[in-house]
Amino acid sequence: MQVYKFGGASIESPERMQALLPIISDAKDQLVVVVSAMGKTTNHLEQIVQEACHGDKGIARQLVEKLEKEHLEYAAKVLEGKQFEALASTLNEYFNELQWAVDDADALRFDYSYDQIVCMGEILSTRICNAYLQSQGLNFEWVDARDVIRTDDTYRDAKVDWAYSQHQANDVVGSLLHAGKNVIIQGFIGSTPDNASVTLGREGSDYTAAMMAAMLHGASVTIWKDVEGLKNADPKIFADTVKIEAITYHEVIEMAYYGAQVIHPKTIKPLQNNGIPLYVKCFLNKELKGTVIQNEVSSIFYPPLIILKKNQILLQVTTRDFSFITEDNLSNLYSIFHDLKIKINLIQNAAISFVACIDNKEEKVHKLISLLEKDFKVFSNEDVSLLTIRHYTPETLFDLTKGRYTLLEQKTRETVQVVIK
Ligand SMILES: Nc1ncnc2c1ncn2[C@@H]1O[C@H](COP(=O)(O)OP(=O)(O)O)[C@@H](O)[C@H]1O
Ligand SMILES: N[C@@H](CC(=O)OP(=O)(O)O)C(=O)O
Repeated sequence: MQVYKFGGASIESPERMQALLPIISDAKDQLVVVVSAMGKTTNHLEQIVQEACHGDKGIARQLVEKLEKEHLEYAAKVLEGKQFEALASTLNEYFNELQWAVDDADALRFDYSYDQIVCMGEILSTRICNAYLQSQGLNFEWVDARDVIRTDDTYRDAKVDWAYSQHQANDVVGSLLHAGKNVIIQGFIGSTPDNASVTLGREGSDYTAAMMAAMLHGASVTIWKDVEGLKNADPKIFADTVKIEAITYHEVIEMAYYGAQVIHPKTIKPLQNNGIPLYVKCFLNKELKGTVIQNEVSSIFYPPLIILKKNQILLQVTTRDFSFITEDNLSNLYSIFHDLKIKINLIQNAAISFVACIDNKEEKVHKLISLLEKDFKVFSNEDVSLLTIRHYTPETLFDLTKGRYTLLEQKTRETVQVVIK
């Protein structure tokens, strides 16, 4: 069995979904196909959550109607007649559920409400994709990921109960594979022991693909993208990027952790732990060779790998009483970040101050600063970016920071990180 993962871009239009047919039908093995929401649907659902919780429920309901119209128009382009009618009636039930989730949404339990609404993007896209593949004579069965991926109730960033999910994967998906079927399942979503829907964190469908392969002993995972493979930098931001033929899990987990928005950071561990290769290939031209990510690669010469993480904030935290930033203060500081679930992207400490670069998520940063200010003086620098270069050369560092103001720089033998404005 192989796992194929199709992201939002690969199904953003009916034409794109239809163009996946040869990719899927030419697969050599049985498939578990993991699919994300269509195009920018997740962002649209996020707007609905905002309106439902903090704005106007009437507007939220209108946005749901707009989304329903768009999904039905999409479905009408890939299916016709009775097949379309059957699908339209299934979609209609989900849109009713979505309207109930909007009615039920509440600012006091925002994260819970978010997940009940946002999970629908993947349910809808997989229903359409499954109906389309079946209409083309492919032997596919639709599975609800909420019957497979069991998590805790950390809404919007749910932690997977691996043992339970493994059991469910074998029971639900494994038995279908055993019966000779291919399976289509949603990325990014799961459910709690109380059967509430959860999401695994934005862009989490790659992680679902890795889990499916690990739990079902897949031979490989292929993530189909709009790029020819993994490149040394985001081609949408940097000119003259180069494609990488083969790269280790270690390099990619570092790239993803530093913020490369091409593979979700949680994807690598289940694959590395089970020795499952990850391919990044182009859905626009399946003949292109793409990139393989695995334990070892024959040529270990990498170009500089460049990752630019925008919308960062640099916080300088200083003790009020001139006490050193040693064990007690560090432990206090780390526990504040831990309690708010804030990941620090870069850290540096001096005698009486501690500097941290974090994602500038307004609500969390606000809470963080007010907690820190109880014991420390806090100075912040907004609108900064974190540039990471692995396998850097002095020339690349110079070129990429030319004309920018550097607020902080850290170097190891392999990696340089700079906070720039
Ligand atoms: N190092 C990189 N190599 C290739 N693509 C990258 C890299 N970093 C960022 N990207 C971006 O990732 C995009 C594809 O990912 P994404 O849009 O998230 O796809 P999907 O949502 O369909 O999975 C590319 O168009 C490219 O701009
Ligand atoms: N639809 C979700 C999950 C996901 O992984 O999407 P994509 O594969 O399009 O990045 C999101 O946009 O966050």
